[in-house]
Amino acid sequence: MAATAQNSACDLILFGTKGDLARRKLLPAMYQLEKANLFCVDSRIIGVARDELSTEEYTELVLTNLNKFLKEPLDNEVWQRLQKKLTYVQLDLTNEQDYQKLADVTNCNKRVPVSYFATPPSLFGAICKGLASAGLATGPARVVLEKPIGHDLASSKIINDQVAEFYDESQIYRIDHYLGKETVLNLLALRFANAIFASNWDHNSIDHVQITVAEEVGVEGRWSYYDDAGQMRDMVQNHLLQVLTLIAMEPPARLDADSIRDEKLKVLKALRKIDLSNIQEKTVRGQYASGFVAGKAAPGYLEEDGARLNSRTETFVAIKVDIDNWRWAGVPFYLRTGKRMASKLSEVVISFKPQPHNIFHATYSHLPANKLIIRLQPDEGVEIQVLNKIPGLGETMRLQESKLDLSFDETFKSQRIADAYERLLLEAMLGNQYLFVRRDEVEHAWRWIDGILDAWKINNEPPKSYQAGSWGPVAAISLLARDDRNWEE
Ligand SMILES: NC(=O)C1=CN([C@@H]2O[C@H](COP(=O)(O)OP(=O)(O)OC[C@H]3O[C@@H](n4cnc5c(N)ncnc54)[C@H](OP(=O)(O)O)[C@@H]3O)[C@@H](O)[C@H]2O)C=CC1
Ligand SMILES: O=C1O[C@H](COP(=O)(O)O)[C@@H](O)[C@H](O)[C@H]1O
Repeated sequence: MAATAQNSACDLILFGTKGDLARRKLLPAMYQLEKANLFCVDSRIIGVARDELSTEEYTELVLTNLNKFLKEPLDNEVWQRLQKKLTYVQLDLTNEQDYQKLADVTNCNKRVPVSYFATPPSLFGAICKGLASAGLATGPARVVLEKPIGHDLASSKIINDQVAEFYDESQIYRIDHYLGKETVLNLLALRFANAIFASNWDHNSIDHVQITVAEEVGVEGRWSYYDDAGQMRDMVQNHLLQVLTLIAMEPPARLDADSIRDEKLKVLKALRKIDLSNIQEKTVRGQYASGFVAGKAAPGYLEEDGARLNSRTETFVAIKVDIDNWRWAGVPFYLRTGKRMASKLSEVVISFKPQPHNIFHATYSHLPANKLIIRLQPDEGVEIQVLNKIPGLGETMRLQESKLDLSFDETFKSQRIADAYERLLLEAMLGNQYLFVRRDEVEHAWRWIDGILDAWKINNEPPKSYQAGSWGPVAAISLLARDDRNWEE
């Protein structure tokens, strides 16, 4: 989507501006938007937290955080422009009267209020109420909600209802930062701009799909949040299911928010239920023990800072997902995600079916399948594995598996790959909802996830242990081995 500095001016109100997400991701994203001249000159950034700070002190704090978290040296000229946009407001989010302070520093006639909730979701209702009381919920006003929306279907409904009391769905932007990733967006381009894939994208051509989101990091000081959530709520309910829907959905009629979200929703509705009857066969949950990640000793989950003894929270999940519709009948989608795994790697592997007849049987009893590998991060790119003849004379035709490899780094050398939060902040300020998740998507995802969480609870089995720095518990290998398949390593 083309964007310019003439985008409509916004009062970007950043709740939780001193928190981890704001410091590590949101402030650097704002800096990059300023650098790219994508932040309208008349826009303002209003940082909100509980501490008494002057705008000067807040500005110093932002500078300190940018110096710490930017992945490049700070450009002073960009900083001078950005700092002019900053204002700080001290506010207790649970005190409705306090929100009047926001009415004093915003200007709805000149700028669209865009409120970003980088706070615990339990505060979303109170923030909406406060914003409405300050007159910041009407007209084009927007709210951007961080994930997770709730802990299960029931609690997500409560939060969504609280927000809906003050904001229409067209004003609500639910973040799933995976939708802002360049390579995740590229799934749309790959699938719908290339006839070669469009006509081979179903059970006739595809054998199975693997989605891996492996992280090297552990809980990163977020123990209390994470222990309550676990990898299922933290990663599968949102990021992995969103990637799955983009791979599995029918072609949307248009590239607009509701056309895309309607198709994603149909996939979520078609996910085969996992419950007590098939939980053992379809899922694996694990928890990391100590080990070595990238050559460094790593503690086990129960030895992390702030850990609670005997926690059974899962840090690894693998699931065999079936999609009960015409396109995907008989094509399993294998998902796996975990913390403290062997390396940071997010990728989608589409394994195609073998040829129906093998004319090379004299030398090859079995021809390896073609694969389309979409590397989401790091080393973003797309790779196709094909078989080629090895050049040379002789009676037998010798084959070799080779790659058609499109590395984003190589191909788009001069293009910097923007962080997901840069794109999402920009799209929220532009008023484009297509990269944000609609309420019914969130709730259908929870409905399906709740089935698994409930079955795990009733089953009451401890998570399977895996060594930090490995690819997860052995049971995850068995999940595929039972179907005569392997994880792509
Ligand atoms: N951190 C991450 O990597 C990710 C976080 N998220 C989500 O983003 C949100 C924020 O996460 P994170 O930054 O890690 O959390 P933090 O705990 O680091 O920050 C939360 C912020 O909320 C503010 N806050 C809490 N209660 C109040 C209150 N009563 N009044 C005013 N401010 C309050 C805190 O303000 P104060 O500074 O005044 O205490 C704090 O700055 C959560 O929903 C999380 O799930 C999503 C994806 C990744
Ligand atoms: O939302 C979250 O995502 C990160 C992983 O994001 P990535 O962009 O680095 O792949 C995860 O570490 C965190 O626990 C989770 O809350």
